[in-house]
Amino acid sequence: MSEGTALSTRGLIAGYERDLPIVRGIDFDAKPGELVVVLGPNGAGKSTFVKAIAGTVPVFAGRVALGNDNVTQLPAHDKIRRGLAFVPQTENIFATLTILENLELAADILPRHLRRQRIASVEAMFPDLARRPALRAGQLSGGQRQMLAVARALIVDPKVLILDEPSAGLSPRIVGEVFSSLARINQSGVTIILVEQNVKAALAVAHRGVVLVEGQLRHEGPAATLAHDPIIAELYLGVAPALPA
Ligand SMILES: Nc1ncnc2c1ncn2[C@@H]1O[C@H](COP(=O)(O)OP(=O)(O)OP(=O)(O)O)[C@@H](O)[C@H]1O
Repeated sequence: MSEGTALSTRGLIAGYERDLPIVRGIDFDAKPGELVVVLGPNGAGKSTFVKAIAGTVPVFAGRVALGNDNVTQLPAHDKIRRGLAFVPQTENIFATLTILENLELAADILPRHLRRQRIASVEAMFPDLARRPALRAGQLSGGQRQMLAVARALIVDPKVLILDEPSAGLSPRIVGEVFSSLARINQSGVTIILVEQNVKAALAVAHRGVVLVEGQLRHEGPAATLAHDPIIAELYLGVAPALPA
């Protein structure tokens, strides 16, 4: 695939029924170290797009590359082993298990001799979680649960981390905390692809944004530019873009 991309898709067609694809031919690139936000109105296919990349929704045509490797048809767990981590929007932690058990289960995918060390390095990144290893995950607040889900994804030391609406249902202050953590993780070298409805907050931490509409990539640009782009207001608020004077 293209030189210098951490993750790319070409002509990606995916969905739940072969004759009614939801993702309809998406070419997408994330460069190493980038934080890219995937925007678009409800039902645009954002979740389906990232699930197809992660391997939890069938890909009917096109390709997904992790670096230069074609990973299109690999099962989700093989993608994780190769460094493509995914935090789904729901059911991303085990509420009845403790914080430590949640991390241990995520580490099961690694060779045995690496597990302790990876759990320790993730605990070092999330001191709030590390302080209470025996607490049941179900007792955590919404924001802390999201951070546990992110911590679980980071266990494999991924090159690329994909998150599907990590801010869903969180208060604005907690959204700020979650996004600051994502920015820190990104600064440590992890490429991040973030699906978000929380446009303003996401563009504030992203380098670049892409806009999906009806399963196609219709618009993209630097985050700072997109934040003021009338197309965003049009898509989300139904406001017609201002005509040039
Ligand atoms: N499991 C499923 N089976 C069949 N169709 C589905 C399934 N999940 C989603 N869809 C359909 O796929 C389309 C795109 O949904 P998707 O969740 O990917 O969009 P989205 O852009 O993430 O929307 P939202 O912002 O509302 O989460 C919708 O028409 C939805 O009904």
